[in-house]
Amino acid sequence: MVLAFDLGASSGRAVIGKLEPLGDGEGGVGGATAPRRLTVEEIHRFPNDPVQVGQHLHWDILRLLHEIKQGIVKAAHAGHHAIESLAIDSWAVDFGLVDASGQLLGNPYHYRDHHTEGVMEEVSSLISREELFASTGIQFLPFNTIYQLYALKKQESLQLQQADKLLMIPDLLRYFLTGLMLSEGTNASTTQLLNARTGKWDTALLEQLRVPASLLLPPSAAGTSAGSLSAEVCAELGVPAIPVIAVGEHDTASAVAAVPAAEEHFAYLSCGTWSLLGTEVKEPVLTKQALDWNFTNEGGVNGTFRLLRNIMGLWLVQECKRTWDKEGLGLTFPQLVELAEQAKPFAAFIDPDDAGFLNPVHMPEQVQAYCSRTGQYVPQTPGEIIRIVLESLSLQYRVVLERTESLVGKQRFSGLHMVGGGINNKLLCQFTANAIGRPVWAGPVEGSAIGNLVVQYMALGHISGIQEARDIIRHSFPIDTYRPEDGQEWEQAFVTFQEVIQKALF
Ligand SMILES: C[C@H](O)[C@H](O)[C@@H](O)C(=O)CO
Repeated sequence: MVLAFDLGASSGRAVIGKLEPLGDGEGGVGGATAPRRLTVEEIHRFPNDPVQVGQHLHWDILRLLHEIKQGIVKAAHAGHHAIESLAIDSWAVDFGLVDASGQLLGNPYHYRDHHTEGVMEEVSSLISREELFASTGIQFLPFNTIYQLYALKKQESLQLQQADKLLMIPDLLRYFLTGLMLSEGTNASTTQLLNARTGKWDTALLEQLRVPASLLLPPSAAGTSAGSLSAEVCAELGVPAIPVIAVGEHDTASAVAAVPAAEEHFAYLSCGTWSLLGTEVKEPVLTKQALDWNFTNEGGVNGTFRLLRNIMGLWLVQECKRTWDKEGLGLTFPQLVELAEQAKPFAAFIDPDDAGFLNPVHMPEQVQAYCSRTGQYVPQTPGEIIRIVLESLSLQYRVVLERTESLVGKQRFSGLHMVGGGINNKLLCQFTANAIGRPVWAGPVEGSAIGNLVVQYMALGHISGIQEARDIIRHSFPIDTYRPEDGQEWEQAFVTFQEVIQKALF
């Protein structure tokens, strides 16, 4: 039995995984060993609410540590077998700074905080986008670690001056549990400071930014053993020294590990607060086209690369709901989806990746403003707004899927695997199949947590490799298939969608 902590942008969970032999006659998978399935049990769920301090947005990192400890206690005392190992995965790019005595110097910034505004452009005047992409292969997003660090540099941040080491969120929480500092590679790749070909920090780049390379620990591969719970933590929680593994700690890396693909050439969409759509490749794609389309080559498990693009995702819906809740509307997500289903199709379109949607004050008004400035019908009701968001998201998925295909230059993907909490939104899954004109295979829901679990089992030697892991997942969790409908309407919608985006750009 192993224990996974998956920290998402809105909530965290502790999940216990068990590999069980399958009874006679049950399909299942098993190389040398008897057929098995993976069962999961969520034993602790907790909110992950960022905290506003004055002008700035921070993660409540000590609260997250407290919740992780609650999860360990619950797992240890839940009368299960001994916990063989545990691991943590979380969102990317954010970090904590610790001083030479190992003390955390302050609460990490939230990547949606405004302190990085304008910094990406400033860094591009120092280092060209071409140069930076040729080295790191990472997409240009204003909150990438490189821009957060440069913003601190510009502010002459005391924290940065006193810092001895930079630890990404899972690195930091793992350090609090084990007392051991280790930098995990998949998350390190999201900093836009790591050379994609060598897998080493780009020291020349750090010098240009006047950021000391000594801040960064050499990255370790996903699956590396990372010590065990420290004596202090064991004493505090009354638990044994459970081994800790550095899995694919970037939650998207774990989600991609959990994609139940039977074939080597597959396309995935990890669907949660963010939508991450792409494929898995052996070598980074550092072409001018990949740069122009702002694709990224984030590190994957097993030395692979995740060639993907960030799409704004269900953050758009989450923020509409948060705003309407504040205004007392109190509609649940299922109610919002139902209203969207009843709304008029293709009333208007938005570019979900327009910068205005990253962290607006009032998301519904931001959607209305986009429709108004592009001369389209301006939605009035929550149903109309959410429908426009979901239709536009799924059409953007088509754009990114076709660009992924063109970048890898292999045969057409036969369909799209969707994983993550977003697949609970069945309307979005169906819209996505309609928009791409191919089947969508939706499942598992807990993509990141399950990817975390199987990489632990691979590190423990219980699963022989990623393909066996994916086969076990395919036989252990429900996968719903959505077949494309209304092909002509969606084809026409795709044309209009692209026209709207072009118009908005100029
Ligand atoms: C910034 C986002 O967190 C990141 O790009 C995304 O991949 C992620 O981590 C989603 O949870």
